[in-house]
Amino acid sequence: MIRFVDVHKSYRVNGKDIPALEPFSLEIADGEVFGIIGHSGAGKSTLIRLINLLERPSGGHILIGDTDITTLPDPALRAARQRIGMIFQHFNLLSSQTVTENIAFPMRLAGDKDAATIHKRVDELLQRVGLQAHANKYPSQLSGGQKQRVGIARALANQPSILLCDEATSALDPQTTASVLELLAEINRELKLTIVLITHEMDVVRRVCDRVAVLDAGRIVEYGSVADVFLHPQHPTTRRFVNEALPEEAAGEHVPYQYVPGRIMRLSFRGEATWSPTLGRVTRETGVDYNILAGRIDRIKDLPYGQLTLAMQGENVDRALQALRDAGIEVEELAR
Ligand SMILES: Nc1ncnc2c1ncn2[C@@H]1O[C@H](COP(=O)(O)OP(=O)(O)OP(=O)(O)O)[C@@H](O)[C@H]1O
Repeated sequence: MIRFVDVHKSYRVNGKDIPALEPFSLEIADGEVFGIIGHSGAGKSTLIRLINLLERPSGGHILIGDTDITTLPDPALRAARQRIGMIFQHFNLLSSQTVTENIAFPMRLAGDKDAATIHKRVDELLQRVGLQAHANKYPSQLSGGQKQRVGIARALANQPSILLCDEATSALDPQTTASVLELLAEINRELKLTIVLITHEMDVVRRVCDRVAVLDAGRIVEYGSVADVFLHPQHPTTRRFVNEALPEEAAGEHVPYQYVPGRIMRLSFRGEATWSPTLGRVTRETGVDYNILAGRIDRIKDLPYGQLTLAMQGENVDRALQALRDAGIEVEELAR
């Protein structure tokens, strides 16, 4: 578990302390993929860099397991850092070293001297990230996606228990982003390590994260399971992020609700409920008419979900809504 307890962070600029993170407490569970989303300057990089103390907090404590890393003496901190891998938006590879040398670098830094051990480990890592054929190339001979795979292999070299991802897919095209996110999900599943990633894209959060915190101007304004935050965003910043991740028609933002007859409802289906014909059954049984105004079916990580915006009319709308709730469908009234 990573625990932030009453942590805050200011930067000293021209003799003045400028707050970057207001006091916050947060727990990240072992083995989860935790997303931190926010606009530029919100404090994401500061927050993620507190976890390996690349930035020191101005106050509060950061615990990894039972160890308060803010009080560790230097040698112990160096050892703790080796258990935390990090990948970066611009990959930060050594351009004069081959893929193999880049991946071996942290092992040598940690004091591994046995060439056979290093060779074996590099081979395993190349296989894990799918770069066996590129072992002797230099970073300039690789695509962005391949460079990030080298970054991931290098971050895993010392068998960390935590992987920090600083905007790891922001420099990549959508297809490459998808494949790198799939690799991160696989690493999380198979190696059971905790992943903390920062991003400004809700779609990245939706695809791989279990939980998410939304940062706005140095404050955590919302956090929870990705399904809850994505399907029922509360804070205006979160709503903007969610809507940016959706095609306009799916968000239903374009519908002039005041001109549509009936009660405007948003239904959210999660998991199995996504595939069952409950809406048809309930409206038939209650004699309620409905008109679909917007809708989508997708996945939040491994969870299928659907969201429909409907105009519902008829005497028994309340009864129909209750029957939908009884069937496990979440119902919100947007306008009437
Ligand atoms: N080394 C520093 N010295 C002074 N101010 C800093 C420093 N690093 C960050 N800041 C300030 O702290 C605030 C948060 O910055 P941070 O880089 O954590 O945000 P971010 O959400 O990661 O932004 P981006 O997405 O643009 O990287 C900003 O106002 C930034 O200007």
